[in-house]
Amino acid sequence: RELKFVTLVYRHGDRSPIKAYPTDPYQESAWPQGFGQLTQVGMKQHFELGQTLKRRYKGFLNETYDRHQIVVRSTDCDRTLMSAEANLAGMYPPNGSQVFNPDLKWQPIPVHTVPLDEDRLLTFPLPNCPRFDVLLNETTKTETFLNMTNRYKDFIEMLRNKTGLKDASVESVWSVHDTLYCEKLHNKRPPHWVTSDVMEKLRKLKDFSFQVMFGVYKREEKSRLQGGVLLAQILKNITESAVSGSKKQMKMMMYSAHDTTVVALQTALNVFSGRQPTYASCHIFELYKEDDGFFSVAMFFRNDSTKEPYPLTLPNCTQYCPLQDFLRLTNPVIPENWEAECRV
Ligand SMILES: CCCNC(=O)[C@H](O)[C@@H](O)C(=O)O
Repeated sequence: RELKFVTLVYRHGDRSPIKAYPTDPYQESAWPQGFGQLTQVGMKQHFELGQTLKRRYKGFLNETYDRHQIVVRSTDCDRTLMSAEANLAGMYPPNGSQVFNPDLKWQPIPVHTVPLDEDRLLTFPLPNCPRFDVLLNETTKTETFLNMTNRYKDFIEMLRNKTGLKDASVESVWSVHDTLYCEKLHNKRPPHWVTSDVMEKLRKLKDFSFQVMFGVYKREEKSRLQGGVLLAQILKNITESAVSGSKKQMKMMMYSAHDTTVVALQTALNVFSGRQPTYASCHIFELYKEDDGFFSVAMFFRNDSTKEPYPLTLPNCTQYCPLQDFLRLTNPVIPENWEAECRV
């Protein structure tokens, strides 16, 4: 089999918290660049991912940057734009004729984007979809959701009390975990009430909020309105690559995005682990031309920089899934008319 086309969807690197809870001793001024910003840890994570991708695709991609081979698109967020830049710095250090400044082992590579409020491809959950809001509301009435709310009722009450958050709920608890997780990673001592047991409960609730956002209840219909929109674009690029015979064709499409992007996509593919994707985790689609001339799609997920990306298999298919089967099996989550399907 011969590799023909690669699509990458990754989460940005380590960042400062998106916000602080009211009683948090660390407010925005505690962070060098303020809230929601890529840290130097995050820059290094993506630089390393870029170097790993360079090695993985040695012989497929040119050693030197070729604008015909790779296109990069990011959400319009500092942390995702900067993650893509750090990633590309690891992937394409200039050599020879591409060096424009002998004192600088870096060259500019374009990262495309669209304004956040116009982004209908990478920013999840996609907004302005009333039917999705109905499905989310119905989800909160399911036994699974009510059981979780019940089981953690007292815990959430404690959180409300300690954090000063008026609206602490199963949906909002991800934010408290996120803030405490970022502070811990950056050696900021947590308040006494933040025990490892509290962190573990917060993590479970945070992961649950990702699961219910795109799945748990009516996964397929939610995915048609969410992750299936991105999957449709990815499969369009893959199919175009399969049918085009041109040599000058694009070889890699790189998307720089968020945890919710990866979760929405993987839930649509029904391969989501249920755990929040780690910083700089990367979902990989590889299109191969088989010896018999037909095409297959293989998927991998890298969410641990100390290990090789592990294979993800589309349910009811094989690791190297024939393209026609991949399209047939994913068709139920591909919207025919997103606006119409969003209408209530
Ligand atoms: C409301 C804040 C939403 N969170 C984000 O944008 C983060 O980038 C989050 O998606 C992440 O991947 O950390």
